[in-house]
Amino acid sequence: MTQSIAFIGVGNMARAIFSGMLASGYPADKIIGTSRTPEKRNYYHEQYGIAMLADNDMAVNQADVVVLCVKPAQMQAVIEDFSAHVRDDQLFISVAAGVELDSLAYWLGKSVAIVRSMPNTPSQLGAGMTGLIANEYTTEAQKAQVSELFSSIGHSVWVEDEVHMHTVTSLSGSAPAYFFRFLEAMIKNGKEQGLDEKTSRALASHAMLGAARMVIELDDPIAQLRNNITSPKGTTEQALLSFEASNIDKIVADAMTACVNRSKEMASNFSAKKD
Ligand SMILES: NC(=O)C1=CN([C@@H]2O[C@H](COP(=O)(O)OP(=O)(O)OC[C@H]3O[C@@H](n4cnc5c(N)ncnc54)[C@H](O)[C@@H]3O)[C@@H](O)[C@H]2O)C=CC1
Ligand SMILES: O=C(O)[C@@H]1CCC=N1
Repeated sequence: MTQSIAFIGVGNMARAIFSGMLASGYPADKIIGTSRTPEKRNYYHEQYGIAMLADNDMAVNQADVVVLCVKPAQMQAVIEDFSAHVRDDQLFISVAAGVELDSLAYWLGKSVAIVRSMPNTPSQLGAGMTGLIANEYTTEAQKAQVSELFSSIGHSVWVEDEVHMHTVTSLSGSAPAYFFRFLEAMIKNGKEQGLDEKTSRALASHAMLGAARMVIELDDPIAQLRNNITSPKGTTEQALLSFEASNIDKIVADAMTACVNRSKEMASNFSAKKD
């Protein structure tokens, strides 16, 4: 039987996940969302046909699977508010950056199955990539159920050690924003060179999509795919030399390290162990 799934805190990430699920055929009458704002409840109900409740307790009561989608700083208060209603047979999935399994378990206050996930917003198009790790109470059947849920909105990988969730965040959860930023810079330059925004956007974004598809669908090493474009004394070579002169590896490494460091800082700030 199709399980009832409650999304606690419907915002960008919850919407990305349930809209991807709906597009892949998950029944709307098995999805519940919560929001404290009446306008948002009306909007999501009308737009997506899912039940929208103000009350997290009520949503948790009705759900087999509870997806925790509030901001990391809100997670403790939100969980503790509904924790009296948690049942042993429920499965909890958190999407929050930097909130560890132990903290979630402590706030939930029961020996329940918990999966920590790090999805990304392309999930709304079925093109997501999600990193996953489960606690000791999660059965293989529940893990399979979680894999199935995330495969309905893209791809997923299980990691062995929770420490890798920081890296997953920097490689995947946050990464669409890096590529958006790169595209913004390309489009800005296309416009400075005289092309209109729409044409610049189409050219740059299709180049990005095509390049990503080549990496995913072909076995060739990425350096070879790059070399195939780079004619000696040609145009691409000049662009790449310019990237090297700006030390592109360091620019990217610094950004990813900053992301990982923030994820670690959040894990320590939001840890239940400090209580
Ligand atoms: N946006 C992204 O690309 C990604 C976000 N995440 C994680 O997803 C979580 C949510 O992020 P976003 O969706 O971007 O934030 P958001 O601010 O868009 O959504 C959070 C929602 O929770 C609601 N909320 C807060 N307290 C509530 C309560 N007591 N009851 C019901 N609803 C409540 C807020 O009104 C808001 O709509 C965060 O923990 C973040 O780390 C993870 C991966 C990617
Ligand atoms: O920026 C953030 O904290 C969240 C987690 C990954 C993407 N957005």
